[in-house]
Amino acid sequence: MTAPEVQRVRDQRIEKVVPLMSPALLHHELPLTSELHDTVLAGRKQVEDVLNGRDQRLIVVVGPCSVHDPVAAGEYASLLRKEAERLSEDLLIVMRVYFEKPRSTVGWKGLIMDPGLDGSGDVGTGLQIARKLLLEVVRRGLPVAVEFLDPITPQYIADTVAWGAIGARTVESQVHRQLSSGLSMPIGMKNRPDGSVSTAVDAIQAAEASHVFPGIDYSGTPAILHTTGNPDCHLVLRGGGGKPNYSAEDVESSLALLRKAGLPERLVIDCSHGNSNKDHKRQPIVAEDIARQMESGQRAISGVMLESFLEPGRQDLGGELTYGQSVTDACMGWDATVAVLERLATASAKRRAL
Ligand SMILES: O=C[C@H](O)[C@H](O)COP(=O)(O)O
Ligand SMILES: C=C(OP(=O)(O)O)C(=O)O
Repeated sequence: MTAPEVQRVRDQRIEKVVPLMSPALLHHELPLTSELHDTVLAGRKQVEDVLNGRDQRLIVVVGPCSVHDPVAAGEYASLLRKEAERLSEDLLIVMRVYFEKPRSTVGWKGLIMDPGLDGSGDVGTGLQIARKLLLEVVRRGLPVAVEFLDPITPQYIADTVAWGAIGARTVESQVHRQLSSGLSMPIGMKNRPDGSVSTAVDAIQAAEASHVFPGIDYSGTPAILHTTGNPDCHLVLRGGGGKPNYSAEDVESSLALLRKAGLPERLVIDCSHGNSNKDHKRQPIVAEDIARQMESGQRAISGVMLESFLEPGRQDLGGELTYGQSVTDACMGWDATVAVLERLATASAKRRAL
């Protein structure tokens, strides 16, 4: 094809192409030192041990719906670190450090995609800020949780992560199931936004298998990735279709689906999203129900997810921002979070003693 012809067929809706550093270069700038490497591995091992019943504690994935201000997220991490230590006999606390937001239609897509919070989309800077904060959280000794949304970004940050999620909006996607089959940490598969749990069970089965698919390698070069399959994927109940799904009956029916599929009977329950109708004040009510199920001997509940930040509620981007308050879904404030963590720790201790 001649140059003018190419110009008429190729990239007709690409406005601008901006080079992006390779994962290797970002890792060179912001390395995971051997000490941090050991912390990540220890975190992953503890999560795996809880999921596989070798550790009787409860995993609690807790933190902001999204990170938009690394300073506030760092302050949150230092408070959470103290709680993680204080409650470590009963809870394995993992911090939500979520940089990628899946949107129902449009909206801010998280700090990696848009660190300027203004649609300017400086992904390179977003990845730098994200990796720096992830290393800081690991340095504090907290295992890190993220949602994996974009199939390219894991090469830049996944080495810091102890627990990953595939969200409700992407759990049916083959791309995300393949990605999960090659990720190095346990992955929680959320039920679909319409409430379908069987889709997440299918995702667990798909990610358990090995796959071959195109991606990028550590150097940023396009590559064919051959995965081994991920044996540590599990279900996350987040409610949906206008209904919660955290009750004892919902847990039993979800476990029946896992049993039917020949999968381990274990799950995590998200107190937020469809389970709270996105009302942060409802998260403690959901957590209380889960605590009671645990105290009645329900051992299949391996973990709980909470959306929490320094300040309660949420705010819209655009104006003057309140420090420490979510710009995506409403979060519990810090005091309410501590009360819920204490309640879950009591339930975990009681369940262990049964
Ligand atoms: O967790 C955050 C939100 O629930 C998710 O990103 C979807 O948000 P939206 O429905 O407001 O787009
Ligand atoms: C987007 C999230 O959840 P879900 O996929 O359940 O909506 C989240 O946990 O941030």
